[in-house]
Parts: sequence; C-alpha cells; structure tokens
Amino acid sequence: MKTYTLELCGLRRELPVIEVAPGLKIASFVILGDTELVCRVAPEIVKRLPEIDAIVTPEAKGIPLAFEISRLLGMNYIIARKNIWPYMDHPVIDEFYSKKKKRLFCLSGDDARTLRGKRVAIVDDVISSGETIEAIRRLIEKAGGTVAAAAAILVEGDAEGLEDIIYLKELPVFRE
Ligand SMILES: Nc1ncnc2[nH]cnc12
Repeated sequence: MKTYTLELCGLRRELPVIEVAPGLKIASFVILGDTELVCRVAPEIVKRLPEIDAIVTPEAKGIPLAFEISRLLGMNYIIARKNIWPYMDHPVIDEFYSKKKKRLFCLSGDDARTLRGKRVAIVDDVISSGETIEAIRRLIEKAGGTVAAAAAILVEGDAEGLEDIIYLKELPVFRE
C-alpha cells in the first residue's frame, strides 16, 4: 500500500493513501485512538487560539482533539451531532447539501443555550472543503454564539485557500 509520511510536532505517521473518488487520492489521517498524537498537537493549537468561552466540534473524528483542548483550557466542549435523536430537547439544526446528498448538524437545546452570547472555537481534525466548518458556523450563529476561531490539525486541498483558519500543517491531495 502506498503511504504518505506525515511529520507533526516531532511525531511521524505513515498515512495510507486511498482513492476516495475517481482520480482523487487522499492521505487518510485518523486521530481516533492515537492518544500520543492528540496530546502532542493539542497544546500547539491551544497556543494559537484567541480568547474563547466555548469549544464546538463536529461529530465524530475530531472529538478526541476537542476533549484534550477542553481539558487544557479547563472548559467543557460541545459536539455538533450528525443525527437528531428523540432525547434532544428543542434541537437547533442546520441542513445542507453536499455532493447532492442532504446532510445536517444539530445541537441539543441545552447545548444551544450554552452557546448563546459566547465566543466559540470550532475544532476539527482535518479541514478540506470547508463545508463542515461553514455548517458548524451557521449552527453556532443560529444558537446565538459568535465564531472566534476555526482550528484543525491539518488542512488539505481547497482548504489551503480558506482564510482565518488555525492549523499546524498542510496535507497534500493526489490527483491523476
Ligand atoms: N485526509 C483525510 N483523512 C481522514 N479524514 C479526512 N477528512 C477530510 N480529509 C481527510
């Protein structure tokens, strides 16, 4: 299997290069289970964050990073969920289309109330098209919060041109 060597904060990972669409390959970067990497990168992201009152991460791959950043900052974090569940009281929802498929993110009513009037950092593992970040931004604004920062470990592809993103490294995409 072809791999891409990622060097990050003194660590090295061999990322499998995977075809995700005809003629497009990405280096698969998954932090789930990688405690060493999460704990190494989180302080570097924390150093770059502005003043914030709250952290939001989209479900699911960025959750360990949001946990560690929240632990370092001594505050909780909120997960924007991908499904509306019956146990969510008055959820706040953002629906959008991505590659012709309907997607959504939502906040439970409780989490939405927590964000009202807060300066929020959106945290994720990788930012690529920026669609997820924009959906989470709309959701936070619907809840009455303000996005103070969007931060990720890596950006790839189109995201390299997005403005105002905090990130540690760029990840290449491979087009044929
Ligand atoms: N390179 C990548 N690896 C894993 N998840 C991703 N999501 C977007 N880009 C990704």
